Amino acid sequence: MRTDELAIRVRGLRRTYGTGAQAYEAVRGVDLDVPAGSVTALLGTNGAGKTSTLEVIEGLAAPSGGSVEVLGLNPLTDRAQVRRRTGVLLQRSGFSGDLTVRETLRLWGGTLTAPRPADDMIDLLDLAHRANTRVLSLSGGEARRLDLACTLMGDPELVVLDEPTTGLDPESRREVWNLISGLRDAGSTVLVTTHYLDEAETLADRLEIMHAGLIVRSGTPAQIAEGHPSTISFAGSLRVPDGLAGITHSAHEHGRTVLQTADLQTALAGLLAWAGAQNLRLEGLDARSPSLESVFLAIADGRDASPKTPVLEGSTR
Ligand SMILES: Nc1ncnc2c1ncn2[C@@H]1O[C@H](COP(=O)(O)OP(=O)(O)OP(=O)(O)O)[C@@H](O)[C@H]1O
Repeated sequence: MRTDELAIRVRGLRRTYGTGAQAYEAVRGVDLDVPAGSVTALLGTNGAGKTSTLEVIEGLAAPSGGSVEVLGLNPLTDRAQVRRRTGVLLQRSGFSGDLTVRETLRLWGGTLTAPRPADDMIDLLDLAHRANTRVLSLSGGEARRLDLACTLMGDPELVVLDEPTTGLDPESRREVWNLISGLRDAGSTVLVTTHYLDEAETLADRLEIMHAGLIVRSGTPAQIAEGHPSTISFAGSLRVPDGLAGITHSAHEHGRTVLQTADLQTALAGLLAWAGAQNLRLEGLDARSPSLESVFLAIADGRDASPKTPVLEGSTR
């Protein structure tokens, strides 16, 4: 597959639960492109509709409206073909607690056309010391790594991961990140949902942010953060002169002074000169470029939640 192709193409997707007066539209017209060979992160506030969208992409549910193409196929009607080329990690797995890690992988491998050997997957996911342990005795992180081992066992060209690192400790999270980057480097396409913004920022080529059933932002992490203010903060409550060096907003939060600016370098230089002239020491000084977190919080609390024209660079939409 050429990298300028789309591995997933969603248009006008709708998904309604229930009927009549009880009907609830969880997905309200989603357009989503996942370029082949990319890592795309689908982010969203709680209940935004991420899982409802993924389930249609995974061929597990029919859309109420709109269309979904996965690897150029219909995930529902061409399910057998799509499944052969796709690895899916659901939010919750349903393996038997009685089987060991190795038995689970062998059993799962039996459902795949060309599985990698169970022991290769055990090594890849760092489960060798648990290979003969029953699934019910695994820690949450080990169980998640076993789920991932099953997802990747068929060497899929498209991988769909629903919250792969939820419940993992920081070290295991980093290992999963490395694994996901490795998949992209090997030419696979990854669509991942996550609640960790740092994860999305680090891993993803493209972000799609959902809110209330719609995609409200699309683009690279830098494109999405662009135009949002940078932040400078330090310990204590100081009154910084109004308008100093392009500082547009000043507040005191949790024992710190928090300043915002559109031009971080100028504001920081001006602030340091001002503090130096008065012999003030700014303890715990911290300066940050616009972050995904500030964009996300603005969407989540409704300050900036309306859909913006998506950034379509590199897209064939
Ligand atoms: N089977 C169902 N019946 C009725 N409503 C449902 C059903 N499944 C999900 N919903 C509702 O649809 C909305 C979207 O849910 P969904 O699980 O897709 O969101 P999400 O973005 O994955 O959320 P989270 O991040 O919390 O997992 C929520 O309001 C949820 O309560």
